[in-house]
Amino acid sequence: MIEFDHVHKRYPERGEALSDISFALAAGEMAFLTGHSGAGKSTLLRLIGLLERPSRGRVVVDGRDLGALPRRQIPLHRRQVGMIFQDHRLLADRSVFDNVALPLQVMGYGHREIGRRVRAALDHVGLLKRERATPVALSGGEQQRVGIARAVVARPPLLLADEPTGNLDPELSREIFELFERFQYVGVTLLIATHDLSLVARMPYRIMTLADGRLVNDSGGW
Ligand SMILES: Nc1ncnc2c1ncn2[C@@H]1O[C@H](COP(=O)(O)OP(=O)(O)OP(=O)(O)O)[C@@H](O)[C@H]1O
Repeated sequence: MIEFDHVHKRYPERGEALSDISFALAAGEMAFLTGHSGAGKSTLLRLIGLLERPSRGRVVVDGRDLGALPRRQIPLHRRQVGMIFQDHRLLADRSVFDNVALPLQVMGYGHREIGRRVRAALDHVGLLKRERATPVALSGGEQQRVGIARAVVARPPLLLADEPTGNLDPELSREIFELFERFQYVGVTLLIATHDLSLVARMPYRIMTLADGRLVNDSGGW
């Protein structure tokens, strides 16, 4: 599902944020990406979502060589990659329903189909009863689950999460990771950047570690 082939990312004002990264992630696999602050985790995820482009090397996602992707196909690529952020980036003045519906509205889905899919996504994350609430009325863990529902509502085959539990206590973090596991059971590929080493070390998944922009460790899971 994801292939990095000798990928470098250089920011003019900073130098190399990623150096010579090569790895492959199979379809249906779930893996964690760890490393110190500034190690390059977000940059790596942004390359997959085509929010950035590599300075050198090749990134292939679901058979698409992103460097060779025609500009008009970029929106289609982004739709196939669900992204989850630490700060969840919800619209504060819209209801939970509207926040989750947003990607489908952008894609031009009809009213009924949107209703059906949004409720299915909210049901998945256990928030069906809160569809009318605004994000401020929700706890941090619930807000993150709305962010996850929004990321999965268009059923992307690939989910990327950047510090999804950064603001949550261990119990809520565990719930979020269990939710990710359920998506993996139904065939979604997941790559999750996290500092939560104590939690992920207890789970049977591959852990890739970045240090100063290099992939220094890649354990294959249990
Ligand atoms: N748009 C940018 N312009 C210049 N430098 C950047 C940019 N984005 C990231 N960097 C730099 O690249 C390096 C890697 O940053 P990145 O955000 O990928 O690390 P990270 O591992 O996600 O860190 P954190 O855990 O703190 O989010 C850092 O030194 C950062 O300052």
